[in-house]
Parts: sequence; C-alpha cells; structure tokens
Amino acid sequence: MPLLTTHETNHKFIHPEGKETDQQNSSTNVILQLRAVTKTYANGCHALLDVNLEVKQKEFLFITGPSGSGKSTLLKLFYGEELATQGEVIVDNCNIAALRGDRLSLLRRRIGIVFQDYKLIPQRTVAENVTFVLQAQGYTRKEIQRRLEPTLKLVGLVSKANSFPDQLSGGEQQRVSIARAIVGTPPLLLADEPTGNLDPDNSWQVIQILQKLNSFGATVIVTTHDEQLVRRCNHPVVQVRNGRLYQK
Ligand SMILES: Nc1ncnc2c1ncn2[C@@H]1O[C@H](COP(=O)(O)OP(=O)(O)OP(=O)(O)O)[C@@H](O)[C@H]1O
Repeated sequence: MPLLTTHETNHKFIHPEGKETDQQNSSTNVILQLRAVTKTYANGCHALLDVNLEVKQKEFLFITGPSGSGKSTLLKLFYGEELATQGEVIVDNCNIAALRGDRLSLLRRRIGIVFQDYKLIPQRTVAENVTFVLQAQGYTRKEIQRRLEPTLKLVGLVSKANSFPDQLSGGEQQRVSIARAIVGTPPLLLADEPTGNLDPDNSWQVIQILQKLNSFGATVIVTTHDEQLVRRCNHPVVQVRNGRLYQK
C-alpha cells in the first residue's frame, strides 16, 4: 500500500488503512519517495503542493484525478523530466535533483515509461521500435535477440514483429510501447494514461499486461481518468486534486 500525506496531515504518513507511521519506520523496500514536494512551473502555475508519497517495491498503484490536477507532472518528477521546485524526489535510493548526465541516464534505464500516445517511430518495425533503446545502450545483438521474443510474446505481438506502427491497431501500438518499456527489465514501470486512447477491451488487455509484469516483481504506477477500470482492479488508488494527494 502506498503511504501519503495531504496538506491536512502535514508530514505524518497516513496508511490508506488508517494507520499512522513516521518516515524512519517506512523506509524498507521503498522504490519511490516524494518528500514535501511542490512543483511550480515557470509561468507560475502551482501543479503540485507539498506532496508526500511513498511507494514500496512490487506495488501496483493507480493515480487518478481530473484533467489538469497534476498527474502527469507527478510522473514527470519520478523520471526526472521535471524537477521539484521544493522538496525531494527519491527514486531507487537516488535523489533525482542531484543526478546529472550519465547518472540520470543510468537511473532512467531502470524506469520503463509508457505514454498515452505510444510515441513509436513510424519508419521502424515493431521489433526495431522495441529494441532500438537496447542498441543505443550497447547490448550485444545476441542479448537483444534473447530479450526480444519473450517480450513480444508477453504483449501478444510475435506475429507483428515485422509490421510498421501504421499497420497496427491502437491497442497493438500501445502494446508495442509497453514492450519497448519493459525489454530492458526495469524494476519500475510508469504508465501515463496508457489506456487514454483505447476502447474498453483494449484498455483491459493493457491493464492485464501491466498486472502480469507486476506479478513478475515490477513496481507499476498508472495514471488514469478511467474510474471504471480502477474499480475493476483491486489496487491501491491515490487521487490528485488541485495539486494535492488524497487516498481513495
Ligand atoms: N510545462 C508546463 N508549463 C506550465 N504549466 C504546466 C506545464 N505542464 C503542466 N502545466 C500545468 O500544470 C497543471 C497540472 O498539469 P498536468 O499535466 O500534470 O495535469 P494532468 O492531471 O496530467 O492533466 P491531464 O489529465 O489533462 O493530462 C495544469 O494546470 C497544467 O496547465
């Protein structure tokens, strides 16, 4: 279960089941921690306000909330795309603000990211889209081949390995983007509205794949607007409203 505080309960972590704990007691197996984080964009927009959150390894967490409430900003802080204006973001025992260049790249290798709009390269096949990051990271051809087939199998796309993105349905494209995110076996998987462009059947298929990865040991954090999908799963939920976190 994630631990969080809200502005109403400053600096005491509240367990969703209602138990209180302090920071010192809650540091075992923690993969992600936000400590009193505020994010103000350059235009003065306060996207997040004094947010505390702690996610343990192997959790599956949903982050919900209305449009513009701060969900994507939260995820961007987790992988260092944005930096906190105040407070600390600790991922895999690393303070994101202290990482530069290579060290940030190394941490990012341990984080898989899935976006609502897939972000596939149109001129590359499914297999190439999934493996180009491994190539850039210097994996051998043999190792890349060893990883490719089981990854495509897991997302049900072995038969589409040589297809191009525009030859695939939206659900298939999203599964390619999941394959790309997991082929390096990162311990942390972040998915920002992964079902936002999909119908209910494809959305459920994506969630089932994420659940399977979670059962293999990955920590999975998913933002979504889809309350029905959240209700269908039995995972902890944190809601963002006006830049603050609430337990549901
Ligand atoms: N780069 C930016 N510069 C300025 N303001 C920004 C920037 N990115 C986001 N915001 C603002 O921060 C607030 C939170 O945005 P964010 O994208 O995190 O919300 P969200 O909950 O993910 O929304 P949605 O569900 O619509 O994607 C919004 O008011 C948004 O306008």
